[in-house]
Amino acid sequence: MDLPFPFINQTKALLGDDEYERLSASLQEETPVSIRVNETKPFPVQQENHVPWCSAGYYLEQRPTFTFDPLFHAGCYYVQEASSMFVEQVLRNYITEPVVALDLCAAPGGKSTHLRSLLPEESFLVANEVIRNRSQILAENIIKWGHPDVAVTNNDPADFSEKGLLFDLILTDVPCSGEGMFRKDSGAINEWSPENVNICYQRQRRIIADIWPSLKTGGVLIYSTCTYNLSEDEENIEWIKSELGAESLSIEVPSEWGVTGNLAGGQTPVYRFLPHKTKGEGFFLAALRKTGGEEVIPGRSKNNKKSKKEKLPEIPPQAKEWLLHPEWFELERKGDVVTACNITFSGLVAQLKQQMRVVHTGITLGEMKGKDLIPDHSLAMSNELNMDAFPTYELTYEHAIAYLRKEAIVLDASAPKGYLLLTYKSIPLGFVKNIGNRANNLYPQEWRIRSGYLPEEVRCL
Ligand SMILES: C[S@@+](CC[C@H](N)C(=O)[O-])C[C@H]1O[C@@H](n2cnc3c(N)ncnc32)[C@H](O)[C@@H]1O
Repeated sequence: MDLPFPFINQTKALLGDDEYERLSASLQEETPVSIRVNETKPFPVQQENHVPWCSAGYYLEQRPTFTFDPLFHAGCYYVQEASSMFVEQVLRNYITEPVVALDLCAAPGGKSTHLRSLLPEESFLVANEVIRNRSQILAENIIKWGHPDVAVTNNDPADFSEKGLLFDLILTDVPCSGEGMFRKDSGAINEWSPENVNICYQRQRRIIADIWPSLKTGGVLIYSTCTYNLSEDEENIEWIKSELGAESLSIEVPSEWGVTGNLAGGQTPVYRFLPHKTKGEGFFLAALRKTGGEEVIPGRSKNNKKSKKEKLPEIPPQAKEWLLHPEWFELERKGDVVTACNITFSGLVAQLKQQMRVVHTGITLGEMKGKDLIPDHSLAMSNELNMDAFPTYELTYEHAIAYLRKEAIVLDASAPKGYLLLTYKSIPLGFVKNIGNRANNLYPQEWRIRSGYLPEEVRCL
């Protein structure tokens, strides 16, 4: 691996020559593979080799062929680099009451799905991604994860304070120069330059300054990067503390985790993962509590009440029966699409829908076609799906892959006609409409497995 000279010099100055050599040697080793399981979709798999700082994180011996594992598509687990699972420690220590949280730089969704698993009950998560096509991937991963109390937005950081949105917790996993990704992604080496480090640290400050008014005073900011240098890490944390007004939050870390502290010589607690000391890629995190600076005045959604004369479009009564807790949800029909939103958060969701670019929120229950409501894939993936509302049909591995490729599949003659929920290892995979001689595949076209090839050896979890 040929690393740029300015990077070598900079990192030797940071770590010392000996430690730099150990870091450099570790970059020649294989990248560890790790997953985080979705504890709301339990599946039978032996889990050993725990990631020490993450209760649902596991190292795998071999890289499974994820694309050809139906349980991956069902949202049973997320393939996530182990070091970045350290976010969990901030939540366990500092977020114990219900919160409204924002993951500002969220795509593809590793930390958002993790946050969603960890937030106290009755919390809401806004997962935002500024780049439009990446926000679609984020929505796909959020939908597969199955928690209904999430909105996926596609906004610029400054939009949140402009619209008067306030959060108790903000995670900023900011775009960075990616020094910690050199082993995993050789493209990161080619993109690295001292000039890019400069551009990155300034962009990171702009992002934090833009979102700062949207953090409540007393609220928690988690700042993370996957890079080692001081400008994007410690120096930015000191800048946030002195310029914006924040105090550091410390996390107790057992020494055997091999986490490295502040390399700038200061007292501010920060947590750095170096691949020669921890089993994972390079990662940096600091947690702060807001003590000063501007706070927006919460905005309200404009009058959202429907006028009395307006006839509300009809929603078929069975739609509510598709949910496990229909009493928790408000149903809405917009055009032909019927969605469900947790009543507790309907004010916030209405405000988001009016003022932000919402890509997805709550549960999409289905789409009306004439008088028929066609169940949506978001419902199949949801933890709120009432499985008793649909006949289920268990697929073989080959059928599951054919379904995920969006091929037409033929079910047993005994399978009931109409909408069926397909399962694999008892986990919902999606819907079909069985018309007898074949079943119409309702899997989302844009999510289908595109590769026509099936590897000779398929390794599933
Ligand atoms: C490190 S990645 C996020 C990874 C994600 N948190 C996860 O765990 O899966 C940084 C994200 O910030 C987004 N981004 C790029 N420029 C940005 C900007 N100016 N403001 C906010 N986000 C930006 C990128 O598109 C990218 O998705």
